[in-house]
Amino acid sequence: MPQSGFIRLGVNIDHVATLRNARGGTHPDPVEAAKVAIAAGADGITAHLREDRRHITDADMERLAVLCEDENIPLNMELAATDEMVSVAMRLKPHAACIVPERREERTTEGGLDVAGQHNRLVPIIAQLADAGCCVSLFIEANPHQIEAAASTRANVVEFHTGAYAHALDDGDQTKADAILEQLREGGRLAHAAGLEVHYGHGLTFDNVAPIARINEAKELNIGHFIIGEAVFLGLQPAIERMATLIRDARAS
Ligand SMILES: CC(=O)[C@@H](O)[C@H](O)COP(=O)(O)O
Ligand SMILES: NCC(=O)COP(=O)(O)O
Repeated sequence: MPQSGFIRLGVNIDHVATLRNARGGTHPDPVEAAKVAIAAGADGITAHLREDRRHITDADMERLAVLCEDENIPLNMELAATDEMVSVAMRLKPHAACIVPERREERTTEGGLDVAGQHNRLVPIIAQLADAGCCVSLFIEANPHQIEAAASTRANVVEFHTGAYAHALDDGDQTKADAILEQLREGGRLAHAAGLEVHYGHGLTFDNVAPIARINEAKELNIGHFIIGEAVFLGLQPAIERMATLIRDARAS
């Protein structure tokens, strides 16, 4: 059955900064990439200011905040729940603040935030960001305990980590991918029923995005690494346009 409702594409430009930082200097500039993404029809820009600044820097985040304000497009700032990161978010006041788990030695964001286990620590941070006017999002696994814990905070959104689904498909394990997809669907239903807006992201590609885009409760997908990689072959604007078309077509099918 075709899914009703528009679904937003947030383009994560972190890995433009990874490429820039490989040589130092200013090229390629993630803020220029954000401008191309906006021109290509991105519905939002996502950027993760990591504690180790391995890709996006404080100066990038400041310039992205100015650009998104000028272009009237939502900026989704991903951040660890640390005093330092919260103070950056409080100063820049992005449209959305997405709290993610971070381990310094990890290659990428390997799992969801443990909202249930860190509830007492996270509640005041979420409240602080919400009081500053940010739409607060929690990047979690599609696990009923985590959803219940997220719903008992002032968070507005949960973004479900789709990395395990993407990895299962990469490994050719369709049975495992189907099982994880079902958890992601059930998570969407539970979170929506609990009053949370539902987003998905991590590891999404041209080949694996359609089943996620078809999830009825999905309101936004955040996609970065694959789009930036594919931009090497197609160009950034065509890569974003193709992803947007695949999402729209999946939604309509
Ligand atoms: C939370 C998340 O999934 C994003 O942060 C994204 O993956 C880009 O950042 P990293 O690749 O540094 O994790
Ligand atoms: N929150 C997920 C995100 O912003 C992009 O993740 P990825 O596509 O870079 O894996």
